Amino acid sequence: MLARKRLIDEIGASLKGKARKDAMARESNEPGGSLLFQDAMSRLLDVQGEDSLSDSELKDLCLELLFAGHATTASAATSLLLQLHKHRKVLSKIQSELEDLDLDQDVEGDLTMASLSRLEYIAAVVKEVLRLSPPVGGAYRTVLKSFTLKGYHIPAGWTLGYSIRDTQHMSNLFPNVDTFDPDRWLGNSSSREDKFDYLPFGGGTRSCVGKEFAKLFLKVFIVEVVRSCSWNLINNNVTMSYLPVPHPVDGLPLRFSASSSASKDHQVASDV
Ligand code: HEM
Repeated sequence: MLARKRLIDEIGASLKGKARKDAMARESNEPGGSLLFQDAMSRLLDVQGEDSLSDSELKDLCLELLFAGHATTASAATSLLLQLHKHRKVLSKIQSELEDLDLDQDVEGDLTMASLSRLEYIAAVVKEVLRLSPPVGGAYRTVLKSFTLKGYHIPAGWTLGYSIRDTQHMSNLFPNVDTFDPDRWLGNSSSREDKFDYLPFGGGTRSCVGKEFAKLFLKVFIVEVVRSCSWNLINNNVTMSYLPVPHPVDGLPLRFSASSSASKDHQVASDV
């Protein structure tokens, strides 16, 4: 609770600064002074009329977006780097797909919705990472109407948890369930997604609103990182922690080498 309060205070201070900056930008006549590119915070601050948000609603929404949008995609991106480091064959297949589609060089403007939609193998890699290391382990629902499931009576008013991680790790729809195998998603895989055996983004009307954006982001992340550099782990013994999202305990320090021979190595740690 203390951490939440600190975050809420930080967000409150950022919102104040942001509101001041946005107001100045609006008044400014200088080029670039207009709000052509708005981030999520500016958008929320901009809501007018009867839908406008109170201070505490604004803070809560920012906090939700921070966890729902940032921690999840950062966790998936970290798991991707780890899996691609471990599975060099998968990495080679990604490189081949990029070469086949002329996307292996960093050419400005070549990543469009059309070119990204042709990356079937990379889409399968994203699906498999979200199956094996789902950023959100599970979610909750309130029971609106009593029901009986396999002999157990579940009364209205109860809170039920469903486990995304256990479901995806136990389903008999996935042979060799613990193996990282993107190929399992090639061909006709939609039938498996229709069932509730694969649900990294939850299910029903309250499933993830950022789902399509997250999948797109992870595809672009793979393309950009694979075509511009290679990477190695600095610590080989990776211990995972699963709360609040899966992340390596040591932050996964990596050494990146740019594909161009002229560039130097860069050492970074992921910030999940
Ligand atoms: C790999 C990335 C992501 C994963 C795995 C993920 C997963 C999930 C899951 C499992 C839920 C709960 C669904 C349920 O209750 O059944 C959820 C909800 C939500 N997600 Fe995501 N998410 C991701 C990225 C994002 C992004 C990028 C955004 C925003 C830009 C976002 C915004 C939200 C919001 C606002 C909710 C609450 C929806 C509601 O309660 O109606 N998520 N997400």
